[in-house]
Amino acid sequence: MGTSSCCRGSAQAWVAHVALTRHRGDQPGRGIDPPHRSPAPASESTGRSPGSVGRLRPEDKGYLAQVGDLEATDTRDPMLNYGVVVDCGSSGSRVFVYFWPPHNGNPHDLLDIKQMRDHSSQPVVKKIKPGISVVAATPEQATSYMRPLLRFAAAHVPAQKHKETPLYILCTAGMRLLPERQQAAILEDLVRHVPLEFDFLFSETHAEVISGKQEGVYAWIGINFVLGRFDHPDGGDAVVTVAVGAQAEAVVRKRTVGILDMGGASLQIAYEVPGASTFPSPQQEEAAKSLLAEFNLGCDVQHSAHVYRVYVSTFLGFGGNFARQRYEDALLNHSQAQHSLQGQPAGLTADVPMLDPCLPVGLADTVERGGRQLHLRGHGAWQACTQRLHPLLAHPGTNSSQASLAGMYQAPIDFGNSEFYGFSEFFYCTEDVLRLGGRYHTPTFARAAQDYCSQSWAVLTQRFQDGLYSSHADQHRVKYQCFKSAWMYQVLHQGFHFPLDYPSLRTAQLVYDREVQWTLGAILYKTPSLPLR
Ligand SMILES: Nc1nc2c(ncn2[C@@H]2O[C@H](COP(=O)(O)OP(=O)(O)OP(=O)(O)O)[C@@H](O)[C@H]2O)c(=O)[nH]1
Repeated sequence: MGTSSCCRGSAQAWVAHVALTRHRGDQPGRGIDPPHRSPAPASESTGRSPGSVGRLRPEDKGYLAQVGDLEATDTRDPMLNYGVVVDCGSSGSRVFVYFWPPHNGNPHDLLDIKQMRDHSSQPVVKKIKPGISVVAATPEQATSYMRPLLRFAAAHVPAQKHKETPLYILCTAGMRLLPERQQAAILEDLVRHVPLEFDFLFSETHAEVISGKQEGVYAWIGINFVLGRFDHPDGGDAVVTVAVGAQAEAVVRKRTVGILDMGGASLQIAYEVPGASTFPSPQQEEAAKSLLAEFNLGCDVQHSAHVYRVYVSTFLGFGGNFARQRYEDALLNHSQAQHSLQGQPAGLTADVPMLDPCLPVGLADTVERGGRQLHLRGHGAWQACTQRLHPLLAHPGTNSSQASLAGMYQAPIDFGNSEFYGFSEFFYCTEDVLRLGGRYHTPTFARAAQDYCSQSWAVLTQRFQDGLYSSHADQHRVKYQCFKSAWMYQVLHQGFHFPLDYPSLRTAQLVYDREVQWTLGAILYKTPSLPLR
């Protein structure tokens, strides 16, 4: 992050004052051109491969600064601070190591937090599968599960810095789905045993199951920080007029970007709501307020120039893998209902499988739940698949506390003056096999997704074996790509009502060559004053 006139007239740094107000109900590619902080208009760049999507342009003013970003982190520099965040997701856990130089004391400069790079200039990140909920029944193994990630981080952060390096272990939807007793037992094992083996700054409050709302806000802070959207506008920046804060004075500032983040189990959307909203009833107003997070990123609480009001909504059960499970449950129930009516419906034996439009042509799959089996055979019909998924937007499952995407209050989005980034499944679904990561163009995506579904499984397997897909694509991706692309499409257009011709959505994983994950927003939020001590 470069300099910015974020704060004026205060001796404190911007990030020291992140204060997230949690309302009642509380419980980020490869892809983006580098600076100078103004990404090319959406129509300019469409990435086709992880490497090509985030190009450096020497003509950019910030080129040299960005090259610095890609260098190996100088671990001999005693002034650098480090922070470690473990993201425990439903499908796996990953550790990210961040670092930042001391704040220079200039109130106009942002704190410069970056992802650490190793001797080969590779980002310091390690991922393991499956998710931490694998130890739900044996919580005493939680620390063993975590050990490879922590050892990896410990090997990268200079030993003399461990004691002052905060470690956060933050769990998302996979853990949220476990009973509280199991969540507590896992966290307790970590809190008790991690400090015995590792010297990181780590205490009870550093291991938690974060709410979907927090996850959404962290993702929103992370991407807007990387894009420099908290800076004051220069000529040429897209701006919005905002009325927030106690005085509700209108300010003109840089337009922030919204985020769509679909994990394995949950889905988040977050975007700034610049104007005051009106509601038809006090009840609706109350419900809507629980979906608004207001926080001050300014230099002091009196400063309202950097008060942000962000709509953030989370949907447990709407992540790509969980949605597939809910879909399969529906197929099983359907098959059972047919059974009682007809005697021998399709799906009970491998000889007479049930046809699944959401699997590629000819792929045979068997679903097992509670002793019941359902034999499926793909017939790759993308349109039919999207139609089948439509009811899943409304019915989150048997747990009534889970939100339905269909009935949820959604703050208005100005589709004519907004920009969105889609992370995780939004990126993987568009990039891994379709190679359409970057600018999202509905007809191109729909055509490619449809083509993929209608291919025979034998052809897709061959392509996978020939290494034609992204190096990140695994067999699971190849198998469920048809389903996931249809689900992503439905969530975006039917669930969140993005117009089919919306021009300003990008899917991304790296932005300015930084992996943008919600973990970046979390470290920004959680280490407010540490570097200034
Ligand atoms: N291509 C690719 N796929 C990934 C990567 N990381 C995870 N996936 C897959 O994407 C799906 C969603 O994973 P994530 O986005 O990591 O979600 P999660 O954190 O496990 O899920 P939540 O707990 O809901 O947040 C899973 O099926 C993963 O196997 C990655 O780096 N590249």
